[in-house]
Amino acid sequence: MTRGFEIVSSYTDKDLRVPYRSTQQAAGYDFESAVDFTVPSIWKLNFLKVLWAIWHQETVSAAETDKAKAILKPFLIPTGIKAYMGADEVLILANRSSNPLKRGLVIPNGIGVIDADYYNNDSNEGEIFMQVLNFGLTDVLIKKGDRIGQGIFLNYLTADNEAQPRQQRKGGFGSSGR
Ligand SMILES: O=c1ccn([C@H]2C[C@H](O)[C@@H](COP(=O)(O)OP(=O)(O)OP(=O)(O)O)O2)c(=O)[nH]1
Ligand SMILES: [Mg+2]
Repeated sequence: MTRGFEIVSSYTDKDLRVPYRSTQQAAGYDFESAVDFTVPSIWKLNFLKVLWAIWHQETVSAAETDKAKAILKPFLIPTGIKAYMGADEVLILANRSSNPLKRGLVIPNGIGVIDADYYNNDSNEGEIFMQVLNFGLTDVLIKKGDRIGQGIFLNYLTADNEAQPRQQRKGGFGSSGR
């Protein structure tokens, strides 16, 4: 067992495809969405109203601001996939270059870093999610099975005399603290 992908247990009967390379020299393993998913466009009326108010230095209600913030928040597309790899390896989750062009979808964190110790963690079994924001004018419907991103396995290096990491990974998305 060197490195590879597995289906997260809650998805075993969902007929998912494990990530695959589409051409002979493709570096990235294409990830599919595990579910039908709508990524709302950020250009919603309440978001625009808040922008307008900020621009005109008008006061905005906290409720209105919260609604706008919810739309600007990245969305997590479930993949139903976990990845195992060597202790000195990492899986980089990158966008497909066609996503911004065709769907207005960007990965706000630039790339996703999937750590080797994320695999089988206690909180979500290591399920990989793709973080997206939709800058397009209209909502984007992702269908189960649509290719949404690509994962690239790499080796990483460590620094001399580093302090030994003390924490065990318990989850993702901020689980290690601030
Ligand atoms: O696009 C992503 C990015 C990360 N992760 C998962 C795998 C990764 O191992 C974990 C933590 O990611 P990262 O270290 O980049 O985020 P953090 O904000 O530092 O969270 P943590 O405190 O859990 O390390 O979240 C994903 O599923 N998709
Ligand atoms: Mg981290």
